[in-house]
Amino acid sequence: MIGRLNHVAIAVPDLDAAVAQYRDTLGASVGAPQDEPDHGVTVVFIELPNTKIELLFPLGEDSPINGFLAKNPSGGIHHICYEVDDILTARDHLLTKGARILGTGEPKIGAHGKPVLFLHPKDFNGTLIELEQI
Ligand SMILES: CC[C@@H](C(=O)O)C(=O)SCCNC(=O)CCNC(=O)[C@H](O)C(C)(C)COP(=O)(O)OP(=O)(O)OC[C@H]1O[C@@H](n2cnc3c(N)ncnc32)[C@H](O)[C@@H]1OP(=O)(O)O
Ligand SMILES: [Co+2]
Repeated sequence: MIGRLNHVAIAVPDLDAAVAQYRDTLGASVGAPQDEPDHGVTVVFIELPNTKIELLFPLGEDSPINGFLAKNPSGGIHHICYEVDDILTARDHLLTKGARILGTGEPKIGAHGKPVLFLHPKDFNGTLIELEQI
């Protein structure tokens, strides 16, 4: 059901410092910051030859990454995103397998303008999974 790895997201405590590090130290192709108020984050995408890195920084007091950064003040890998062809079929299959879909259970539009859903990390080996319909 899952396809390509779309991105690996890293929550960071200092977005400007992380951008400078990926651009100047690692020599990566770094995009512009994008506010995503529906998701409570500001994101910066880094294009790699085979996938993307999504730098995540909290946007607002209710950001879903505030708790993660409180527990991991230096930042850390926050989620991985797999592509799926049909997100509603994927969701319904996962529900039959007992997986928990986070939030309302309905897809939201993600940073690439495509529907996304999140799966509870406790159901997937301690890893928060995002599904993105391609
Ligand atoms: C920009 C849009 C989009 C895109 O297009 O790419 C994005 O990527 S948006 C990214 C941010 N959005 C989300 O993360 C939405 C989904 N997340 C959530 O609903 C919550 O963050 C959460 C996963 C339910 C966690 O909520 P929180 O309140 O922070 O923590 P809890 O106390 O409820 O956590 C329970 C349990 O899970 C552990 N945990 C939390 N976050 C992670 C994580 N990222 N990876 C692994 N494990 C995680 C947490 O430590 C708790 O464990 P215990 O302490 O053992 O109970
Ligand atoms: Co993401």
